[in-house]
Amino acid sequence: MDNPTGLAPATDAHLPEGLRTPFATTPSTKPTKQRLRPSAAILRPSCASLGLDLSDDSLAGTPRRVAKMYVQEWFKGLDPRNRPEVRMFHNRYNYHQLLVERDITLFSCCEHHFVPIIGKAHVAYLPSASVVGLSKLNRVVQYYARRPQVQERLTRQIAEELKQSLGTDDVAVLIEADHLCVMSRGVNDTSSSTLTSEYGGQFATDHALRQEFLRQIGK
Ligand SMILES: Nc1nc2c(ncn2[C@@H]2O[C@H](COP(=O)(O)OP(=O)(O)OP(=O)(O)O)[C@@H](O)[C@H]2O)c(=O)[nH]1
Ligand SMILES: [Zn+2]
Repeated sequence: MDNPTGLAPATDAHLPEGLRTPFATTPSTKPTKQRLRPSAAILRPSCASLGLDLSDDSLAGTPRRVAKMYVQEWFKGLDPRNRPEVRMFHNRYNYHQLLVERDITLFSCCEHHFVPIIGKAHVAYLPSASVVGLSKLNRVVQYYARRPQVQERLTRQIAEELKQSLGTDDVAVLIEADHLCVMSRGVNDTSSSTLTSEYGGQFATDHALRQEFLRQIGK
């Protein structure tokens, strides 16, 4: 469908089409207060249809609280203005071995059920002329996690962003996560978890390098 003002070009234009989060509208530039109003307005009848009394002092603020949580926290990665700037430093110390940042806290949200995905991301790369500021790896993970997601897309979006920002294909991403939609409803399985990975450049071709990455993250 023709979508000349679609959010995707603004938000995920740097990603290959299949990796873009499916957007239908442009990101709102209105102040947060005004952006909360329509979301809260939708949540109010949903609560009411469950038979809840929205005049109760505990429940009265719930639609607005949930709207605020979506816009300002859970889905802040839908706003391209929150895309982190990945700062690089000259690799004057000539560090060219594997760099692994493991156990990065990951909070995301299942796009099928709007319940949390909770887990850890492990990322690695082989530095060349530049090295990345470590916290930027966490920020990239957070930016893509804070959207409605499926784990496969999340994994590949992070890998693609790192490849572009770090200027190398030698990037590995592994995510292990628990899906509340599997744990708390449906099949109600609290013991299974989901692992996804993406290996670029030398990680795709060099078995020993991949094994070293897996060893360093305890796999
Ligand atoms: N591939 C993939 N599937 C996911 C992810 N998160 C949730 N799902 C699955 O998405 C599917 C949605 O299937 P549906 O049959 O439409 O939904 P449902 O009736 O609620 O499915 P059940 O969970 O089996 O009750 C479910 O099988 C979920 O487990 C994810 O990150 N990746
Ligand atoms: Zn789900």
